[in-house]
Amino acid sequence: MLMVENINLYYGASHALRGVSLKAETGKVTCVLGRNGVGKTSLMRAIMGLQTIKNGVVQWENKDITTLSAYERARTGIGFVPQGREIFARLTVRENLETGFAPLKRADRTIPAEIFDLFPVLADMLHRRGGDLSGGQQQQLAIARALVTRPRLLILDEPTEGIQPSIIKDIGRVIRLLAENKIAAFGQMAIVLVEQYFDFAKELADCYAVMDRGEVILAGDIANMVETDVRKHLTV
Ligand SMILES: Nc1ncnc2c1ncn2[C@@H]1O[C@H](COP(=O)(O)OP(=O)(O)OP(=O)(O)O)[C@@H](O)[C@H]1O
Repeated sequence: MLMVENINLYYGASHALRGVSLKAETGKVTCVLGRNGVGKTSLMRAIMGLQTIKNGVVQWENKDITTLSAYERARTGIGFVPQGREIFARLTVRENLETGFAPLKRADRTIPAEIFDLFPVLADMLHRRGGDLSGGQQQQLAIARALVTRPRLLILDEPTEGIQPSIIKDIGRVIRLLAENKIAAFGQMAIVLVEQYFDFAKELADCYAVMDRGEVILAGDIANMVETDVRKHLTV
């Protein structure tokens, strides 16, 4: 279980996260919703250790990881799919996947074959450069690269942004398969998914948290969610 407790984050004088708490359980998809600029990416980067927080606690599998570097957090089993994908344009698809080896022990440095079952297009394009892939293919590569690290917590920051509907569907299917522990190469995972699109989130998520102006203002199980309340905080 991931437990974020009472995080505050500043960019200079700007208070971007205001006492934010979030829980994400193993075997479940927890969706973080909210408009542009409310702090979703800041929260994900704070969880991953890519952004310094002023105070608060990040706890993962009952350990306080607040002071660990991003690299050390990756070694505790946290995989990150950043907003904008951050694919290395000049490296091949295989080389991009191999960048996921960094936090692994030498013996574990293999690309699980199941990755190509989940994303067959990556097998076809293994020797092509990352920069030659379409946006949707790059997104699949970014997810695959995070999976190479065999995460037990997978954080995805807006994986559907700017992607065509057929690939959005594929990505949704993969997220569900991972959450339900249906892929042999990977164990049970907790998944945190940042989304702006309510319908995609609703279909996939078990739990949700809605952010507005640096705060989590609604959270709970999807089953008990009041859709109109949530939508109020998403429409511009
Ligand atoms: N590096 C930074 N320096 C200064 N301000 C920043 C920085 N990164 C983000 N911000 C500001 O912090 C606030 C939260 O941004 P953040 O990117 O976390 O929001 P978001 O909900 O992820 O938005 P989006 O959906 O556009 O990614 C915004 O007002 C943004 O302008």
